Amino acid sequence: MRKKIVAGNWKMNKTLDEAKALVSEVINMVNDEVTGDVQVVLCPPAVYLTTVRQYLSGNGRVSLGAQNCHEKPSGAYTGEVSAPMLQSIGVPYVILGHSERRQYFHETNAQLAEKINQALANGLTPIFCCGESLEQREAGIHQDFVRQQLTESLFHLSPEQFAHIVIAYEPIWAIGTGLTASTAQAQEMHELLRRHIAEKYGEEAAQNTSILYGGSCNEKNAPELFACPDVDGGLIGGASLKSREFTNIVKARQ
Ligand SMILES: O=C(CO)COP(=O)(O)O
Repeated sequence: MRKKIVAGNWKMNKTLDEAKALVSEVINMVNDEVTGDVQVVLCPPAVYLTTVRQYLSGNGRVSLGAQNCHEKPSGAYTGEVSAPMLQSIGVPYVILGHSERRQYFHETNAQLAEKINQALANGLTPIFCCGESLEQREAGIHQDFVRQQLTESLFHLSPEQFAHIVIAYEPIWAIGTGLTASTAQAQEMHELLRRHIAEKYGEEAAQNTSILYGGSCNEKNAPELFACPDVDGGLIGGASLKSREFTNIVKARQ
């Protein structure tokens, strides 16, 4: 079933004390101020997942996500975190294919297909990121590029598996730049993504897939972005590091 989701991707930010302060502030504000049926997902650095989980325990509205997992279940991969590890500490969501992982760690669509399989096999809900660069948009190939990301990383899944996927459209040129996609640009791409899903898995599956927008989303632009019919929520970077602003974004989606 299509859910409203606002996820905060903390990326590589916060010390332990800062992380504790942020999660407790977000929980208090969300509990006090959010009444709608939006699912909040906090995605702290892996080293804080267990601590943040303790703060969230028993809170149905605020859930937990990792920022990545390895495509293998275990082995000699120094520094990596596996999907079974995430499952074993009670993490329900995992961001996969973020453009920063693709850029700095050279993750490919084929590798991401394996990560998706690994996440699903361990009961995790992937938040699969896609999105084009400015050069690709200016060259007019952004739609083909994003379709290829879906095709090569997700469309091998069975309909039953695909039902567990959340998608985040994050145009690279909008991430951390202060340049947000216009509502027209966001809606166009979200509608396109839903059409691709419909072609592959049918209209019902497309209507049931949550598609989030990410890229310089903040408390000012969130209301208009979330008003787009095919935008189901947001994947928030910088603005998720500030409890007041993040909660305001959540309230814009409830
Ligand atoms: O990359 C993002 C979320 O995953 C978006 O980052 P910003 O909100 O900082 O642009």
